[in-house]
Amino acid sequence: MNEAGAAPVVRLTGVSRRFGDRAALAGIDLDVHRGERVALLGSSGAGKSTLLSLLNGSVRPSEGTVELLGQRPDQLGPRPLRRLRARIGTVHQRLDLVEQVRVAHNVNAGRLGRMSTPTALRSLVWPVGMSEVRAVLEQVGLGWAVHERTERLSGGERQRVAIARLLLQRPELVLADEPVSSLDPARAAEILRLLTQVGGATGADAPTFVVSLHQPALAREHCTRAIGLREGRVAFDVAAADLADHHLEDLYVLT
Ligand SMILES: Nc1ncnc2c1ncn2[C@@H]1O[C@H](COP(=O)(O)OP(=O)(O)OP(=O)(O)O)[C@@H](O)[C@H]1O
Repeated sequence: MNEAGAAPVVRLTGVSRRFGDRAALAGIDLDVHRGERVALLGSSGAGKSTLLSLLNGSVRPSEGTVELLGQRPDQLGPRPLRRLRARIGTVHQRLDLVEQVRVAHNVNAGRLGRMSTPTALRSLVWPVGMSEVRAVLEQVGLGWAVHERTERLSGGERQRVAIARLLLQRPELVLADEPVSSLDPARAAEILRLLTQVGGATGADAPTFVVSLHQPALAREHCTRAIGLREGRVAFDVAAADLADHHLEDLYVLT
């Protein structure tokens, strides 16, 4: 039920998430459809990271239901949950790369979730399908780095390795938590351009993309929809092209 025009890729119904006494999110109803590129905006602590964690199944709601790619993560056993999560790709600010191994191994990790256990274990020693690993590294401008040790790369290059890993994973849902907050404007635009290419397809097969950002201009340029979060609630949900100053003023007022 997840072809184009069918079930949404993401459906949150009456979702709240508390940490102790603190409500990180409250009363969230949200559908995201295939091919949408959604920017999440909001000040620090507004709930963006918590929402992204709900969308990759790593955090469960305190109330309400979360459906991802037509399935409810809270109703899945460990193996089906692993299969579901293999269809969702997440880039965190901290990148989650293993620094001491060669770049090829980090990139290859993108598809371990789709492999049988013996193949996955074999490929930890020597990645299978090196031509695909090379191809995605070429795509992010790192064709030369396939055998480099990851720790020798610069911060920007490491970020591209994380994107190459995602390109190999070919997820249906791509989530990125402030992927460009520490980058200069030109590099930020380039990283967002690469991220929106993950999955490579257009039309019915286009991946769905949700990114938290602090730069409205990037949201307008790279996304189709902009959602503002304020104190754990949706403050606005508009077409990215309609994002206006008054939306942002409401979001970033200090309380
Ligand atoms: N694991 C946790 N334990 C306790 N409190 C948490 C946890 N995760 C988030 N929170 C709290 O939930 C609220 C929302 O945090 P969240 O990280 O989702 O915000 P954010 O919009 O991503 O902020 P930032 O832009 O600073 O990353 C904050 O008050 C935060 O302290």
